[in-house]
Amino acid sequence: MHRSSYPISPRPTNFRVGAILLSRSDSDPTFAEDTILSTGYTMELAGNTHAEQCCLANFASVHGVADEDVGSALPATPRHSLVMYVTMEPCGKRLSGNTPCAARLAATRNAGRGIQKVYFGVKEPGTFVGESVGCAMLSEAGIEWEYVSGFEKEILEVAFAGHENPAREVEEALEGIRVEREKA
Ligand SMILES: Nc1nc(=O)c(N)c(NC[C@H](O)[C@H](O)[C@H](O)COP(=O)(O)O)[nH]1
Ligand SMILES: [Zn+2]
Repeated sequence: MHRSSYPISPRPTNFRVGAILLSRSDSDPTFAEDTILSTGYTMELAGNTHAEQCCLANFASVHGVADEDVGSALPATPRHSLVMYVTMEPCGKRLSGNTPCAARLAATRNAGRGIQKVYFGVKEPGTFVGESVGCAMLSEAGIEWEYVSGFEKEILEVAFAGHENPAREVEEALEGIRVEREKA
């Protein structure tokens, strides 16, 4: 029951992001036993959709539940965790006013079930909403998060692809990351 997905060119009003949802054994240090549960990318599904939103919506539609009930369809396998990797920090606010992804991820948490950890490769640049609050929202929902460094340039080149001057925005964002690092 996959909803129609259609290739759409990148736009200047959001970022191009990718997400993947895994079930991970708690006793597998090499992550070799990871099971892919779903994937999603910005604008994959009709409407003004985000990568994490599509990843969850794809899982919901394959399991025949409404998007908002995806938490009930997620597996609760003993000694396994549900982990999402997203190229960019899940949004905590969206200029469109649509439900932010951090809120969607938080909504999967119920009685100890749901998504336990999110990894991402860049914090959200300040382009649209300034200081990002996605991580704070994840922490508040009891979802761990971790920044995986080293892929910033590749991630930002994809994220800014539909913008007016992607090269300049990538450079500015990388400079911002360098400044933050020096401050730390
Ligand atoms: N993590 C993440 N995944 C995405 O797929 C995506 N597009 C964004 N983008 C965050 C950015 O803050 C919003 O795209 C703007 O705030 C505009 O909001 P809309 O996207 O129009 O709701 N962030
Ligand atoms: Zn989002």
